[in-house]
Amino acid sequence: MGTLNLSTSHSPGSHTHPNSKKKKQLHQIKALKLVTVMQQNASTSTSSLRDLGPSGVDLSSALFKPIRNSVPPLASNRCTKISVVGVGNVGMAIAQTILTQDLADEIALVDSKPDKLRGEMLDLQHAAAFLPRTKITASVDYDVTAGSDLCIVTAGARQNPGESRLNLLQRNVALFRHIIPPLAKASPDSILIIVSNPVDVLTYVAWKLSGFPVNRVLGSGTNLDSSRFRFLIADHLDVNAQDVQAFIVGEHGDSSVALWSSISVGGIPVLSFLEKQQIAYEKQTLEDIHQSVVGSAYEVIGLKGYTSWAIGYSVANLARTILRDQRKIHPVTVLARGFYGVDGGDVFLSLPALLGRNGVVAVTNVHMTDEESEKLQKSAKTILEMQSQLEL
Ligand SMILES: NC(=O)C1=CN([C@@H]2O[C@H](COP(=O)(O)OP(=O)(O)OC[C@H]3O[C@@H](n4cnc5c(N)ncnc54)[C@H](O)[C@@H]3O)[C@@H](O)[C@H]2O)C=CC1
Ligand SMILES: CC(=O)C(=O)O
Repeated sequence: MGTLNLSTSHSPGSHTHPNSKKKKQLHQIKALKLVTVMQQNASTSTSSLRDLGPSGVDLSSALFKPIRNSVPPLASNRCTKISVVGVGNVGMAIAQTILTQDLADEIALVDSKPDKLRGEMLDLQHAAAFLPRTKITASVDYDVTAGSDLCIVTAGARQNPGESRLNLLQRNVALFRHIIPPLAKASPDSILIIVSNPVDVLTYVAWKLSGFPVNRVLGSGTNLDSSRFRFLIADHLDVNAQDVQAFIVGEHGDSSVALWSSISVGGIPVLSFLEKQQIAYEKQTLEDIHQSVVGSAYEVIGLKGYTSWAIGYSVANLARTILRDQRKIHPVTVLARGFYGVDGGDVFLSLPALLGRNGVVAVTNVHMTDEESEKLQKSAKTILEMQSQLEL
């Protein structure tokens, strides 16, 4: 087997005959080709100097001299690892946002399509010179995800233009039976974030299939819808969306509920302020804004075929809150039974939840009008009906 030894071929002061130099170059090219083939065959790989010396020379030890008496890192200095299952539009938008925001030391990618998977891994690795150092691995085998702090599941069918998220249920439940058990086995202490649709029912499915405690299984839920809501209100008022506090709760989908009674802009509780000041507002305008939120995904899917960037930022934002123990409040899919009058079964839907390093810490006791809580209970019923079709 050929050995690539750059240090010998470029050693200063070595006088070699032009023919033997040529032979050496040919030898190097052969070795390089061999390395490329080896890398292509490997199911998991990251490129490193060590890989360039397949049968002998460790180039790292030729380039660097270890310091004396060093001790291995403490167990508490371990790296942060995030796994992303599904490297389609959504998985890759999430992975690349996590990468650019420096949220992990290692990102492991899993998909059922090996070529697509390796292509995506290499494409991200090739940006190494412009990004914080992050190890990127990929495999069709869940062993690559072992020891993850956070596992994000985006694998599965997506909506065709005009199709409801709920239509995807049976197809994606079948996939989850193959995805969740090995994922949970490889990282038994991790937190699971479900993104695949219909996200609320699939979060329930993931909870059942993983056997994880309920605080460690959540869905991206209406974190995205609430961002769309905040964007539309901010656009209406010509202010920064980050100054708008507003929640969409319930199903991530058609039966979602806009909590108008609790929105505030720059600390001003908007509706009660208008009422106190006797300033009239059109209820229809509020309804239209909510309908725009509900229609957002349909519109984007109709235009570009899928949604990706906003969900990428939404999930990276959740990853930051959890892994950095930010204890921020996000509207995400959680077990809602017993909150706000939701009953009838173990239904998962979005409520404003306090998130930290242990996952879901608590559900926020936000004010809701009777009308809002009735709509929330109706949304819960829609999801429970879907759940009742499943045998888990
Ligand atoms: N919760 C949310 O807010 C959002 C959810 N979504 C959902 O995310 C999901 C993914 O959407 P896209 O990335 O656009 O779809 P996509 O078709 O681009 O990617 C799906 C990926 O899943 C992979 N996959 C399929 N079966 C698999 C298996 N058994 N194991 C591992 N990987 C498997 C496919 O090979 C593909 O790479 C859909 O269900 C979509 O509805 C999309 C946007 C927002
Ligand atoms: C596809 C989807 O669920 C969304 O963009 O909201």
